[in-house]
Order: sequence, then structure tokens, then C-alpha cells
Amino acid sequence: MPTPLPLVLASSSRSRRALLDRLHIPYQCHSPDIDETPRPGELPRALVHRLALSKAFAVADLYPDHCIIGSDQIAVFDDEILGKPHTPEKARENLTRFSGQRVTFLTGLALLDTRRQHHQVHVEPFDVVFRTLTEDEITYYVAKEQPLDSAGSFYMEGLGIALFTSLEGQDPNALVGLPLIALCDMLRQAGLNPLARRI
Ligand SMILES: Nc1nc2c(ncn2[C@@H]2O[C@H](COP(=O)(O)OP(=O)(O)OP(=O)(O)O)[C@@H](O)[C@H]2O)c(=O)[nH]1
Repeated sequence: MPTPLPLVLASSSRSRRALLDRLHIPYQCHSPDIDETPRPGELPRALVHRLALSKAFAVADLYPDHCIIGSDQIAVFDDEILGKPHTPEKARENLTRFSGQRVTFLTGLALLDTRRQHHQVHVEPFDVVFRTLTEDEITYYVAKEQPLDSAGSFYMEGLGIALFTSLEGQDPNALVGLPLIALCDMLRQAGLNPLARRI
């Protein structure tokens, strides 16, 4: 079995760091500085696939013999691609649109092995069904939790849970920002089994 390579998380997301910490594998963090603008006519799955891989490649030159994780997440609603709200007004607008609706979140995940020049990519959908929300509830929630750096304008692991009728998908961690079940599979294929003793 080849020697497992050191791990890098190409992300500035504190939520992704918290998720990766759960695997108890040592890693370094390096924020990728890429342009996340969708290309003209780019389909949602193709966008998150491309951006997850682009984030990993963005730091590849700095880590020649490593496994690098990149990820990107968008919300898809009414055939529109939605990213982070960045402002309370936009967060309230998003949640008003989501009220009573089903919203699909796509999370792209890439694992780049820069020694073997090999990469794995996975796109994981996760659906959120929202309650019918009142304007007061939306205003209260956005002021209380300020979910401005989350693609969905909520924090599922926080008070955001009060917004939902149901959550539907393979791995709720994908909604927070990393599909950990799929990541563990990728890591095992790269020789980094989270359940194996490390020297
Ligand atoms: N804590 C939390 N974060 C969420 C949730 N939903 C989405 N996010 C975060 O929303 C962000 C989606 O934006 P991205 O463009 O994929 O990632 P980013 O935050 O720019 O970070 P990079 O990995 O550096 O690109 C990620 O940081 C996710 O972790 C949630 O329910 N809870």
C-alpha cells in the first residue's frame, strides 16, 4: 500500500474545516482564490464540478505531493443558480422565495492527488423542503443567525432547522458544505482510510 499523502483543504470555509475535523486526519488549509462566475449557459452540476476541481488545482503548485480537497456549493431554484446572499436583504429575499418550496443544493467535491496527477470528482444533490414562512419569521431568523456566507441563506445545523418541513438526501453534511460519506470513499481510494491507524 503506497504511503498516504498529506492532506490539504483548499477552502476558506470555517464550516468545511469543522466538517473535515470530524475525520481526525491531520490537514493544512489553504484558501483558493478563484473566479466562481458561471460560464455562459453553464449547467449547475457542471458549474460545481468545475469549481470544486478548480479550487483544488488553484493550490496544486504549492503542494506537489499531497491530496487536495476542493468543494463548491450552489442552490438551484426556478432554474436559477443562487450563491451566498452576502446581505440581510438578499437573505430575506431568498428565504421569501423558498417559502413553501423544495430547493435543491448541489455540492461539488474534488480530491486531487498531486503526486499521481489523479483526481476524483463527485456532485451530490441535497433537497430542502421549506415550511410556509411568514415575513416576521424570516426577518427574525435572518437577524438572529445572519446566514450571509451560506449558499442557502440559512445554517442547517443552527436555528435554520426551524425553517424546514424536511431534508432529503444521502448525507446532510453535503448541505453544510462537504459530503463526508463521499469524501471518506475518495480518501480510502487515495490510501487515506479515516478508520486506519496512522503512524
Ligand atoms: N454552517 C453552514 N454553512 C453552510 C450551510 N449551507 C452552506 N454553507 C456554506 O456556504 C458556503 C457555500 O459557498 P462556497 O462558494 O461553496 O464556499 P466558500 O464559503 O466560498 O468557501 P471556499 O471553499 O473557500 O470556496 C460554504 O462555505 C458552505 O459551508 C449550512 O447549512 N451551514
